[in-house]
Amino acid sequence: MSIDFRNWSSGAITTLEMRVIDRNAVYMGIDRHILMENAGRSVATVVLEKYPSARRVLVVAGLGDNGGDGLVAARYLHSWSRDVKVVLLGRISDAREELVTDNLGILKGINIDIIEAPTQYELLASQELFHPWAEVIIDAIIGTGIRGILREPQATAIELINKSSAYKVAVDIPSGLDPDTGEVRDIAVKAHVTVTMHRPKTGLIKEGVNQYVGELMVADIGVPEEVEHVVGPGDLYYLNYARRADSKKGDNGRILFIGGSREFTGAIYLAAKAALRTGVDLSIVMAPRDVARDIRAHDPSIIAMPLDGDYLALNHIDQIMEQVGKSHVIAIGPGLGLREETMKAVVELVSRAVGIGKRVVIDADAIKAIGELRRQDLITKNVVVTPHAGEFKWLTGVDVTEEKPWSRATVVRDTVKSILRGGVVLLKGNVDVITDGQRYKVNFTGNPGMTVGGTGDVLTGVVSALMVKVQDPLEAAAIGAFITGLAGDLTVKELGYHITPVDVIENIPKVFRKLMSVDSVIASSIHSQSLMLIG
Ligand SMILES: NC(=O)C1=CN([C@@H]2O[C@H](COP(=O)(O)OP(=O)(O)OC[C@H]3O[C@@H](n4cnc5c(N)ncnc54)[C@H](O)[C@@H]3O)[C@@H](O)[C@H]2O)[C@H](O)CC1
Ligand SMILES: [K+]
Repeated sequence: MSIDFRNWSSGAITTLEMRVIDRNAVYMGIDRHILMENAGRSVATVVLEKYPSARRVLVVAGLGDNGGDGLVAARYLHSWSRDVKVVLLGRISDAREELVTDNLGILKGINIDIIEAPTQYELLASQELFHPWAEVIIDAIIGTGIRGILREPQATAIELINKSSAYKVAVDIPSGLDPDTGEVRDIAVKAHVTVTMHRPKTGLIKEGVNQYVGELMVADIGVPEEVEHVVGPGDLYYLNYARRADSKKGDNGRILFIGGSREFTGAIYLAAKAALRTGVDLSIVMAPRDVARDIRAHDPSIIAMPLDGDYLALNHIDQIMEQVGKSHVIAIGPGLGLREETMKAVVELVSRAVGIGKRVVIDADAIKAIGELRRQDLITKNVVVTPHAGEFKWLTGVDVTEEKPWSRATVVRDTVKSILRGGVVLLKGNVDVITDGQRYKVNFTGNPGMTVGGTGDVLTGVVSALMVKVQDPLEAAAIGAFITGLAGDLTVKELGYHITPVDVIENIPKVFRKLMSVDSVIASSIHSQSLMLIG
């Protein structure tokens, strides 16, 4: 196996997962020109390996990045003394993608024929290049960017490729095949070999696709495995922002926050407020009477419902369960205190909420209750727990002392795997680890200014809000850690180490606006902190 290609047995991913990895690679400082250069070179390497005696190579290139890969391959094969021609399915002036225009510019400067074929007729005028001229044809028409039914001249180009007796190499995906499902709605290139980038795509290993894919080779394009585990702007691709025009109050998120006690009134409020600022319709707090009264007096945007007495107790359960049934997500813990009866009530509430399929976020004193009463079994697939190191020890008995983020992440993953049943743990720290015992992600945003009390409650609110719209609880927790850390970074940038959790909450909308406006993520190494991203 040459260094460029990977032995792979499984690990196939969807194109969405690939887009997330792609964007986070840029976030970690890997420029997309590097990825395309490596992709194209890998394709050229396969041509030489599979057909070393070939002299005449035809590259059929679309105007997207798949075409860009083909243009890079053309350049390398030209440098390796092959006679290369490029049929471009469009005009050079139509190219929009920066990576494509850059590579077209290079080819225009060297001695390579580029035949512009924006229409079926201009394409047919060059059909003898497909046969009998070409000994090898590189299919760089369409890759993961296929949308809808095949248009011209791509459809005719695919037909000409399939009619040719040349050796066919598909770039990333045989054009015309659905990269996620393996479906061929119209026609697709029947390649001898497919060189796919970074990881196999799910559509390439489906039953019956072999006639199109041929031999599958996975090219290493320079994306280290850590990129799959870092939380970055790419993870926001899992967040569905869309709101239906006919939405009514509550449709876009109704979260129930259970917390507070005679001693602690602020924590549960901060969590509820942070959820509103993250973007839900209703944050409802159920708390002991005085806490509810204070929240109502302080902030009318939060609905605060009183519970008799000064602490959460078992006799509150039926009243709370009425609200649980109406809520998308239940968040429990901040400020509850550790009285015996409160802990029993926590366990009972979590058990019932999980029992009726609700998504639950467990934080702070509720974590201690779960640990103290040995009910880790409640942390199942719809549950996210957000401990700091001390609470993690309550929950698992393990003291995570490993400092280096990547080895710490695998220690935490393995600990969670051995103790919990599929729930998600977000272990807060200067570097957060998010894991379900199988997968893990590492979040680098945030800064020492966030040691101020209350930022953990903010995180609980942000994660709870994201649990409404992000389908995968692990990604909801990961994005929550990322956003909360970015909001903290922005706030420290504005105020220095003088921040309060309310300042962080008020900056959450700015972080979302910034992330949504950053078209091509500014490549910023993790170590130059995420402030670059805020810009
Ligand atoms: N990290 C990576 O995965 C990298 C992947 N690379 C390559 O980039 C492509 C994806 O590029 P993208 O620009 O998103 O789209 P495509 O080029 O695949 O397709 C768009 C191209 O195709 C035309 N098109 C789309 N649908 C149709 C249709 N139904 N009929 C006709 N034509 C269609 C569209 O007009 C565009 O011209 C990926 O596959 C990799 O090859 C990069 O190399 C970098 C890293
Ligand atoms: K292709």
